[in-house]
Amino acid sequence: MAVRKVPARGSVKIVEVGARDGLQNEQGIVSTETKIELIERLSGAGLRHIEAGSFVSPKWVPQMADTPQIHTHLNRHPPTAPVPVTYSYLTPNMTGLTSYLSTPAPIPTTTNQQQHTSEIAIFASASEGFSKQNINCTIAESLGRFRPVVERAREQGIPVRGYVSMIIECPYDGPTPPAKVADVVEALLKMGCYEVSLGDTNGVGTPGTIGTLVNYLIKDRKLPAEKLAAHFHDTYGQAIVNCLVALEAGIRTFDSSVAGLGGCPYSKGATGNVATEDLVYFLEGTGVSTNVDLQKIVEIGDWISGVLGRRNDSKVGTALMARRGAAKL
Ligand SMILES: CC(C)(COP(=O)([O-])OP(=O)([O-])OC[C@H]1O[C@@H](n2cnc3c(N)ncnc32)[C@H](O)[C@@H]1OP(=O)([O-])[O-])[C@@H](O)C(=O)NCCC(=O)NCCSC(=O)C[C@@](C)(O)CC(=O)[O-]
Repeated sequence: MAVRKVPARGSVKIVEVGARDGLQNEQGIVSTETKIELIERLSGAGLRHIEAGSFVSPKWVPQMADTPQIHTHLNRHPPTAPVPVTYSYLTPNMTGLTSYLSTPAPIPTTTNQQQHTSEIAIFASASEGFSKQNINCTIAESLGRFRPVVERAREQGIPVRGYVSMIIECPYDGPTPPAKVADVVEALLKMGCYEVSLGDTNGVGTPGTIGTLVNYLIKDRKLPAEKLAAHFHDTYGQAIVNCLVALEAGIRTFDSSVAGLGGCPYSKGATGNVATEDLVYFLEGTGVSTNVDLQKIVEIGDWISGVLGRRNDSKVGTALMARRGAAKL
């Protein structure tokens, strides 16, 4: 049987979103200490890009209300991680950006601490229905709100990432036309986002639909693959194979969530992102280096699932923990 091989060109970037996309959907409030421990353990496992919270309305997403404290803590306590870390925060408007900017600046690092940086992310939708539900405005209005946020951030030298949600299908509007996704991605890149993450928010995409979309974006609309990221939820169990399709199309940035934590408060039934453990196992097994310590991620996934009292949604995490348990018998 012929073995399918993906050429490992360049390095792969993993954006760990468990502390934001993962925890925003938890029913009970997760303590600030737990969130900080999660973030610090993730950086200790080699993850260099960690989404740490959202400067959004606490009335809309109460779970993220302590983001200012988390941002302050991370600025005051640089990680003793093996690599420099970039923390990112969602900021939907100027209120969010002002709050982000009012956090005390990072303190200088000591010799055993890594220099870290932070950045912001704006989040748009390719469907009007989700835009209304998620950020209470139309797509056009959202782009109008993001423009001054990006301008101000860039004036201050803060990189801005973009998201586009509901790239395949929206629970409110039905299938999303690929041209609509391309229009919003283009608008965000033109505005100044250095990268745009493609959100299959409810995880309905398949290799067929994701493949059609990413090829349309890259080949037909000439959007640069190096400025696109894959943000695939695993609701229908398609996330890993969709990551393979994205990798083959030239995308090199993948968002993932330890233990597959998460969902979206405004997309009923959506489960978490592809689990970081599953993504790392898949990439390394495909010959793509991640520089992430799989064993440590598996332990973190097991730990946070226990703390939250939820099922570990990583297949790799569950398998490796079971193997470890069996070895102890
Ligand atoms: C965008 C808004 C604020 C608009 O909400 P709004 O009600 O239209 O906003 P407003 O400007 O009219 O303000 C209403 C109140 O909110 C306050 N407010 C206003 N802005 C902020 C802010 N930044 N931080 C804190 N407070 C804020 C503001 O001060 C005011 O307070 P009040 O006078 O009533 O006391 C709201 O809809 C919101 O916060 N939505 C949260 C959306 C969210 O976090 N969704 C989950 C993340 S997106 C996602 O998961 C998808 C993604 C990214 O993962 C990709 C994928 O999977 O596809």
